[in-house]
Amino acid sequence: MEKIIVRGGRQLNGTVKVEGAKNAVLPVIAASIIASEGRSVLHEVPALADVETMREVLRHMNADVNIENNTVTVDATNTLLTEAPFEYVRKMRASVLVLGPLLARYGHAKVALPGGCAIGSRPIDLHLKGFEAMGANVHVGNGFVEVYTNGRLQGAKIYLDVPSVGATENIMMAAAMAEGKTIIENCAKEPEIVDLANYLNKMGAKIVGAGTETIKIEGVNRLRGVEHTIIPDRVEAGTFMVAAAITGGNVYVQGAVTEHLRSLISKMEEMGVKFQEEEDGLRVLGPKRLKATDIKTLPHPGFPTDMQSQIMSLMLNAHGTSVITETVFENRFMHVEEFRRMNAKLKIEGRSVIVEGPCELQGAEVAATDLRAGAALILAGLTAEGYTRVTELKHLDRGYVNLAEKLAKLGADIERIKEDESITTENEHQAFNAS
Ligand SMILES: CC(=O)N[C@H]1[C@@H](OP(=O)(O)OP(=O)(O)OC[C@H]2O[C@@H](n3ccc(=O)[nH]c3=O)[C@H](O)[C@@H]2O)O[C@H](CO)[C@@H](O)[C@@H]1O
Ligand SMILES: C=C(OP(=O)(O)O)C(=O)O
Repeated sequence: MEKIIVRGGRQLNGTVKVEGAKNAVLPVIAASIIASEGRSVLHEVPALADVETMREVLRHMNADVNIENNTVTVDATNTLLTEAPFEYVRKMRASVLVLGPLLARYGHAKVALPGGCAIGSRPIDLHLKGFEAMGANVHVGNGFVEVYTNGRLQGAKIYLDVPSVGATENIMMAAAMAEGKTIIENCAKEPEIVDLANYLNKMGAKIVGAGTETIKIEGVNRLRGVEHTIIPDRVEAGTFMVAAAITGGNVYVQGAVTEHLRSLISKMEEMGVKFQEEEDGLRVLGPKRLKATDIKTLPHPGFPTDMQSQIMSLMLNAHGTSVITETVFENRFMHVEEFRRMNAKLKIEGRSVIVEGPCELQGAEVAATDLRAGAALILAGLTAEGYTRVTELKHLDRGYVNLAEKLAKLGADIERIKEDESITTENEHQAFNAS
């Protein structure tokens, strides 16, 4: 088992470059299987475990997927299998995003039901409601969901009860080749939705309104593979922004897109952090003294739930009482217990966490309960006294490429080791002292 060991107290300085967005690349790779002609060449693809899982899903279905450095080539011109088994969906819920493309191209898709995960129950009822509105039959049984249609999907007007990112993506992909016009109301407005729509439009789709609350799609007969560059990862960028702020550092986050990060920037400004927009990124200047603030997570352009645990690390270091309320997922506070192991003063009240800062954080052995929790524990470790050892790195690797190495380059005292390389804290001391 691997773990990341961080010793707090170092200020971060320098430049870090943001990778392509996980939450953009997964739907884009899934969408690439709609193309019955031509290959898709995708650039700025991050080397994440989730990308590898998506490749396995596509390969299982008989598509050719080639990864070279940060470029992924997908050739889906073979006849594809229309099933994704549990072994993939279990590893990564985003596997359900093949439902829309398969339904569009073959009129059939069968995918294992994803079930809940560490952050909530995460049903896919809205995805299925959308497919049904387009004339598909939905059958759920034996741990699978099967969607099929006799003939072509029909364009429809679909209202989403909540602006689900995945449902918007799945319905948009299915509607791209439906007969007639589909209108998705109260849809998600995340930048990753816009990236997917741009990719589909390059493939020949006719989609307008992505990034607003109503998307209109005029179905076309076929889509072809094209070249596309994935947008920068706003959550990875946000994680480095917090790393700079928490250590009172000066970090240039190259590739950070201000437009995608407005809510985070504005909340961090309230906490005393300064930002300078530069040519192709954002400079973050951490203050001497962080101030407490209140935050509520919301769908975009509100404060992103995927930054909730990282901003909680910042609150732990801020002066005063902060309240953070999670409204997107019902159970995304697993990291609170881990923070407590680090001497954090936190109280859960319903869907809110009350943080009494600044906390005198102490290094401890803590587990990454989900990928963002993993990042948040590392961030807290940057200011804790002594050594913080973060385990369960498989979660972290789903969404971050070389996080420890990148933080080390910025000056953090951090390394990733195999368990047997360091068994006791004493060994860790020696390892650090020798370096
Ligand atoms: C791969 C990817 O892009 N993952 C992101 C995506 O997940 P994902 O697409 O799964 O998240 P959704 O936007 O669908 O979920 C938002 C809320 O809607 C609920 N819901 C969703 C679908 C549905 O059919 N029924 C339903 O009730 C969910 O339980 C949740 O409470 O958006 C989330 C919210 O920004 C992010 O945290 C994830 O990082
Ligand atoms: C919750 C996340 O991802 P996923 O939807 O892939 O689980 C995330 O990226 O924080």
